[in-house]
Amino acid sequence: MTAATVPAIELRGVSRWYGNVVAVNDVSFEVGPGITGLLGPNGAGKSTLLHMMAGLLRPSAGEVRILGEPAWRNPAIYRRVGLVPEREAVYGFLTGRELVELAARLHGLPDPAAAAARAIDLVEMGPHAARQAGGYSKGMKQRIKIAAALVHDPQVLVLDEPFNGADPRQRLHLMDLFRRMAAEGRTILYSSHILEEVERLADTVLVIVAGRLAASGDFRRIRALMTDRPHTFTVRSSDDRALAARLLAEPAIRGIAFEDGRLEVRSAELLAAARALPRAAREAGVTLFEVRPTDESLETVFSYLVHR
Ligand SMILES: Nc1ncnc2c1ncn2[C@@H]1O[C@H](COP(=O)(O)OP(=O)(O)OP(=O)(O)O)[C@@H](O)[C@H]1O
Repeated sequence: MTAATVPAIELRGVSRWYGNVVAVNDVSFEVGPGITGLLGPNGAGKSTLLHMMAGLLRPSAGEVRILGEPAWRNPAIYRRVGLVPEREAVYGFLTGRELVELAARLHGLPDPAAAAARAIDLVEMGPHAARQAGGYSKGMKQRIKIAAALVHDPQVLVLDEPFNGADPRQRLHLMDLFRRMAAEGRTILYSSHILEEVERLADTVLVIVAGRLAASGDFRRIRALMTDRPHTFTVRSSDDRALAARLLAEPAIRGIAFEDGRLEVRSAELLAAARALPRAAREAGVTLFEVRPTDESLETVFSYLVHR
């Protein structure tokens, strides 16, 4: 295999258990350069997967390879991969620059100050680098953690829930940063439990549910799998019965029920229902007050992918 054909990240039959808990169950996939989203509900096994990729956690079975080499107990790989952990691994009493320099020293880099300056520039934290990290905003802490993970110029960057706690402006800034890093040819894999965060950024997506790979590939295809499925909505309107009568004529509507005095509408798929509901309301002369998905917990959506 030539260097060009070796996947940046490769998992083969990887499982990881903690005592009786199976956190990751026989997962195989390959990830190449660009931005990939690792999507899954809380507790799905995302952090466990990312820690195995960074060589910090040993797979109980199977193998994790980074740039063609085993990730576990392989110092050569630690130099080529960077992990941005989810928790706040930031000493508040150190300045941003000191934190990044500390990471540079841990990597044994010949010129820690120069490496830190370069990484800090990349995340545009230069103007704040002399301040104590304890006073940083969430987004700034996130950026300084990314700088620390980038200080040794790794080819592969894995980030655990990088958008958690960031406000919309900080999110845009981080997304911009990831795009620039991907444009430099890096492989970026980030986890999220929020569909929209993955939709806006990732070219490719891996969906993990209860430790298993539920779907992978092009985001649009997976989004369609997630949305083109039966949906139930709870509706409140100025006249639920008149609306229900009109909805019966809509082909996309599969079922109507009155549960606890509320109108429940079942549709063949999300988009069709999104169009049918306002149309029926208009035609019936009814005002819609609220349309709420009844079964829209992320777990429900993700489980659909697994049990389909
Ligand atoms: N050190 C541990 N000891 C025991 N069980 C663990 C440990 N770490 C994780 N788990 C369990 O493994 C499963 C997967 O956890 P993991 O943190 O990898 O999921 P996650 O998708 O990252 O979730 P979250 O988004 O909530 O962080 C969960 O059931 C979790 O409780």
